Amino acid sequence: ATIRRTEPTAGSGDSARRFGTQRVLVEPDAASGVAVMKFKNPPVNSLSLELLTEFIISLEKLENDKTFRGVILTSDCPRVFSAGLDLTEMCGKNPAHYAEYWKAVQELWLRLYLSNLVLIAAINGACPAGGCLISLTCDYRILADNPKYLIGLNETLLGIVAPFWFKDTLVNTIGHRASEQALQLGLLFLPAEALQVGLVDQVVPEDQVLSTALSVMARWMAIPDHARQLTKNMMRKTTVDRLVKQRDADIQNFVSFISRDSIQKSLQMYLEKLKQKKG
Ligand SMILES: CCCCCCCCCCC/C=C/C(=O)SCCNC(=O)CCNC(=O)[C@H](O)C(C)(C)COP(=O)(O)OP(=O)(O)OC[C@H]1O[C@@H](n2cnc3c(N)ncnc32)[C@H](O)[C@@H]1OP(=O)(O)O
Repeated sequence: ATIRRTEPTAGSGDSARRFGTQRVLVEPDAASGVAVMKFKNPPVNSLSLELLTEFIISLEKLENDKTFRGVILTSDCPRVFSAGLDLTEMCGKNPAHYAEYWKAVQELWLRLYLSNLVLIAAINGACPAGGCLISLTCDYRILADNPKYLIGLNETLLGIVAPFWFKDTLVNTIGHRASEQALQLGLLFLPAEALQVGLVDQVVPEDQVLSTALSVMARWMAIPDHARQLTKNMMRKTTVDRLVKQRDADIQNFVSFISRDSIQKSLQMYLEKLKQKKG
C-alpha cells in the first residue's frame, strides 16, 4: 500500500493536508497534534488483509511523526464502524493464507494496544467482533446513540471463539464476570447497555460523536505525554507480553482451529445467512 497525499481541505491550510491509503483516510491537524483516521473499506469496513496492512502503515506513519500525539479512529462507511475480521479471509483459503492473515490481526492489536498515542474510538456505526476489539484497544470509546449500532465480541454466535488476547482486552475493560457472560453468549450490546457495562465510556447523539472525541482528546493531551505513556504501558504490558511470548503458537492454534471442517462450515453458513438477510 502506498501513502498518498490528497489536496488540503478548503480553507484549512497545510495543517489539514490529508493523506492515507485506499482504505484508510488520515485527516491530520498539525496545529492540534490530532489526526482522524477513517476506515474506508465499503460496504462494512471488514478487516481484510489489505485494510489491516494499510491501517498498520498509517498508524506507524503517525507514531513516527512527533507532530501527532492523538488519533481518533472512526468510520467513513455509513452505519458501520467495522464488521470485524473479514470472514472471506478465514474461509475457503489455505493454511498459509490463514497464518499470514492472523499475523496481521495480531500485529494490529499489538500496535494499537501499546501505542504511545492517545487513541479514541469515535464509534459511528455497528461494532461487532474485530471492530469491537479495535475500539477496546483505544484509551476511550464514544458510541453514537443509535439502537442499530450494536457492539460486542459476538464470535460464539458464529460458532467460533475469541482468542485469549481478545478475552484479556475485554476483561481489562469490563471485568471478568461481565466478560465471561458476554463472551460465552456472544453478546452484542445496545448503546445504553454498553455504557452500563463499561464497554464504552460515553454515548452521545450521532452528530456529536466526533466533536465529543475531539474534546475528550484535548483532556487526555493535557497530561504530559511521558507520564501518560509510562502509565499506559504499566497497565497493558503484561497483557501484551502474554501474546508476544506465544505469537507463533497462537498463529498455529488459529490455523488449526479455523481449518477444521466444522469451523469452515459454520463460517460459510454464517456468510450465507448474511447474504440471505438482504434478499
Ligand atoms: C480454543 C480457542 C481457539 C481460538 C482460535 C481463534 C479462532 C478464530 C478467531 C476469530 C475472531 C473473529 C473475529 C471477527 O471479527 S469474525 C467477524 C464477525 N463479524 C460479524 O459477526 C458481523 C457480521 N456483519 C454484520 O452483522 C452486518 O454486516 C453489519 C451489522 C456489520 C452491517 O449490516 P448491513 O445490513 O449494513 O450490511 P450487510 O450485512 O448487508 O453486509 C454487507 C455486505 O458485507 C458482507 N459482510 C458483512 N460482514 C462481513 C464480514 N465480517 N466479513 C466479510 N463480509 C462481511 C455481507 O455478507 C454483505 O455482502 P454482500 O454485499 O456481498 O451481500
